[in-house]
Amino acid sequence: MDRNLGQQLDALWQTIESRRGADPDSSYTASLLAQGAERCAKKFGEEAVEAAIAGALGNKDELAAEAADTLYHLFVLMAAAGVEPADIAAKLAGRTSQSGHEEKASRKG
Ligand SMILES: N=c1c2ncn([C@@H]3O[C@H](COP(=O)(O)OP(=O)(O)OP(=O)(O)O)[C@@H](O)[C@H]3O)c2ncn1[C@@H]1O[C@H](COP(=O)(O)O)[C@@H](O)[C@H]1O
Repeated sequence: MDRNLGQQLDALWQTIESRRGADPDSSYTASLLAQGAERCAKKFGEEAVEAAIAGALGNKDELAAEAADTLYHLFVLMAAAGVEPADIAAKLAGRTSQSGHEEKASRKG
């Protein structure tokens, strides 16, 4: 993992949070947040599908670009829905002691 990616994601989250209540005409983030979580979720879904298609077709450059779009839109959705990066970190931390198969089985109850 590129060490800079964590710092870039942190800065991106701060930027998105700073756009709350900003002018939607000058900030794309503000325009999305003003439209609510449902609109943000739709944009996230679109970008995720575009990333999936790029990955399935083996287009590395396109996948990298769509992954960046997807991460941005995931963060906007999180901001709209009231979920913070720390909430994701807590979920990930809780999974480090078990395999992916075990984690999946534990979700089935
Ligand atoms: N990382 C991003 C980022 N990634 C993607 N996008 C935008 O997400 C949109 C998605 O692409 P689409 O083709 O779906 O766009 P579209 O059809 O114009 O969008 P819709 O009309 O459907 O909403 C594009 O307008 C991209 O510019 C982003 N917009 C902003 N950021 C970051 O957020 C910061 C703040 O941006 P503003 O809020 O605009 O100041 C920027 O400096 C960037 O760091």
